Amino acid sequence: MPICGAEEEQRFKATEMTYAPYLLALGLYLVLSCQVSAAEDSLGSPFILSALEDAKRIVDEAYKYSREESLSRVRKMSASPSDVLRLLKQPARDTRSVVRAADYMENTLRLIEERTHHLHKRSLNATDLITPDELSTIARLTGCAARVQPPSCRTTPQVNKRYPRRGASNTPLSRWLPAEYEDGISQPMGWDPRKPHNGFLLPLVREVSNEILRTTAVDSDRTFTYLLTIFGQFVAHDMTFTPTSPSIRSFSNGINCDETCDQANPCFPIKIPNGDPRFGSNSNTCLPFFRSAPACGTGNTGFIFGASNVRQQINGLTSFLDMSEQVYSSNDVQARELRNLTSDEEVTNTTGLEEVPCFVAGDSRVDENIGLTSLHTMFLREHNRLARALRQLNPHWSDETLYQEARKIMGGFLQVIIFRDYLEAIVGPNAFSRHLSNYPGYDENIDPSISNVFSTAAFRFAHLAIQPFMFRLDENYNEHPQFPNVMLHKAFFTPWRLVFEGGIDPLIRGLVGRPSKLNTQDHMMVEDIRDKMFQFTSRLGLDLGSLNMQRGRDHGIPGYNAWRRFCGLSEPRDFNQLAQVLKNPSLARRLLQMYRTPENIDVWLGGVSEPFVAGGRVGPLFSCLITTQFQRIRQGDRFWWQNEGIFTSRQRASLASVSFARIICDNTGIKDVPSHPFQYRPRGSGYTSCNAIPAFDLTPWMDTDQDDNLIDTSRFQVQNQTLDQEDDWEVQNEIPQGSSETAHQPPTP
Ligand code: HEM
Ligand SMILES: [Ca+2]
Repeated sequence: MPICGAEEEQRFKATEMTYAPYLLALGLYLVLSCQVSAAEDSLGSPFILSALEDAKRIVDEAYKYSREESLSRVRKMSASPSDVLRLLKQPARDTRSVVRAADYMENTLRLIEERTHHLHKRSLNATDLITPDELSTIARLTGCAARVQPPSCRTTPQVNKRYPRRGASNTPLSRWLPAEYEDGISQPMGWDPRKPHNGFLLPLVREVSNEILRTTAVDSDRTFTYLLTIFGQFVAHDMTFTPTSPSIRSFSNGINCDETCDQANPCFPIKIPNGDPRFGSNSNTCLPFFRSAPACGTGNTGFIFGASNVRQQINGLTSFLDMSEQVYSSNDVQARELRNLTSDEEVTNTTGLEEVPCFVAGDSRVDENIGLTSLHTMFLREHNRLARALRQLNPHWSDETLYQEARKIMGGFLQVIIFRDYLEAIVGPNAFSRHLSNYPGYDENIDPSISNVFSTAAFRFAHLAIQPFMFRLDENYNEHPQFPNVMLHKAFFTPWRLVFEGGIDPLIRGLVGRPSKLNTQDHMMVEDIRDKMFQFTSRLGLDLGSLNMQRGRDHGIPGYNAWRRFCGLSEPRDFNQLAQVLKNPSLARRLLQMYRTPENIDVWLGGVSEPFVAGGRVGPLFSCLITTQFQRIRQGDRFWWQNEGIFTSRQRASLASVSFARIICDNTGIKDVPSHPFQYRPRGSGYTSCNAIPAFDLTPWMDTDQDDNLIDTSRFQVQNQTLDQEDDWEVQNEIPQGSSETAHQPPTP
């Protein structure tokens, strides 16, 4: 069917289906691969075509090798932490086609360059040697052209005609400041360890992590619950997903990134400093690191597609707050799968061991930790609850209409909760009241796409608010006697804990009944993620702090002071000024011992080192960057819940009073909750009985046929079909609610 390029349109678009259940299934994990569809008719010269063919073969073989290698390790139960990270950052479906097209393009140009260099015995850029026509042939045959040309929007109304792809999935992350690469085009800062920047060498990221982030003690937040942190992760997963290439080995020399300290794209290993507290003096060790995939046609010398061609990274998600990923998926095929999956489609178990398949949602990271999986499950149930309630109100509605209306309400819920309850606690009341409290209306000139610095640095602030446990509580909000708190490193990718250890209720109680970790300058990142991330066996775990900084360098993100300047903040130049900004001379001294100049401080680290703004949970720099991003995704979203013509005024009034507490009550067996679940209060100070929390008022969605009670959703739909043949009430593979707290023996993870 024709899709208007911008997957963003998924939100209210009907899809062609043989049947269209309006309920969602929490389905089973399926591994699919997509083929890039390249037109095979070409006019290009034989030289270029042969480079293209060879590039495709190299890329396809590398993908195949990587896939077989990964699967075999998973089957042998010997997946390493870096295998897990790679799976987490694997592109799927459409995103995979985009990444593959970019890999084809990059390798074709690399081969042309190598081969012409061989002929001419001097260095030439591939793009200087080929004509614009040949370049467009390559772009077309690799599938890259389709990714940069504007989509043809015949079917979907209301598209931003000027910038139809802005905010859509599988488009590049935007830049608020120009990228800074070591070679000006694509090499990360620190690629050449002997090259000075602003007069000084960059420290190893792991060294910085050891010196600044390391802590064994944890301060707890007195004001905010752990929900603030894990809901933040849930929100992040609606906004940004930066894929790596599926290949685990370098295209140019076949080096396997897992097994080497050598640098060759996409391998950019994290070097371990001498005397590392974990690795000792074995300085030949590295933590594997895979560079994020380049966007089509970027990161090559010369000019392609008429623009300067610095390496950019891809956002696989819609930037809008639309629950696109957590519940629905912004991919057409997957959205359909999520609606159709039944327990018949079980994954084949070839290991002979008892297995619990992973849960699948729109976002591939749903299983990353069991607190997050619980939130996914709860919101998915809310969709189903709404769809059922709407059907009671409007028995004549088709499945399609029920699904679309429930989905639209869910998007409204998310937007209201983020702007009413969440953001102020993060950016502080000052920035919030100045920039985020009043809705200024839709503006098609505002670019709503996610910026690289937001995804790579600013919104990773909450990695320092992660507790070393996932809390699990009983009906009285005491530690669960049967299923006690779990160490975080034993709560990664363990969906079986939800199935066999009491369902989601103990975990949701843990989120609303226990505090977040407080990020303080003395106690920054817990060891579960700084040393043991994704560690399942005795193999060494990963370091999320190092990953964040290495990722920033991989993406060419400018340093700390450049961003302070961007935000109109002071730029500390020396020790005294830095000590003043950080309000902490000891931290300033330790930072400068490594970086020598504040200019070079990795922006994620600089940001999380700042003391909080009043009433917030980030410093001034991240308050500015996070505020700016949320402003843009609200103002540049023509489906924003407050925008005219999206909901009726009665519907808007209903949405404005949505209660997070009530969503918990409606979708779990929990009987009493804090009425403001982000605010930490011990239970002794009085939680509210679910009976006392008003239900969400759905009456404005009653289709009375006589007034303008409802917005006509058909104008958001490509086709309005009557698809009521199948009355699919039962949701498959759901975790039973509340009463499911029965013990089973978990399989060995
Ligand atoms: C147990 C909790 C969490 C774990 C284990 C975790 C782990 C990770 C990992 C492994 C990455 C990819 C690192 C890389 O290679 O670049 C990542 C990225 C990220 N994380 Fe977290 N995270 C957690 C919680 C959070 C929270 C609470 C937030 C925000 C409130 C957050 C925001 C982000 C963002 C924005 C990214 C970049 C996503 C992308 O564009 O791909 N994370 N996280
Ligand atoms: Ca989204």
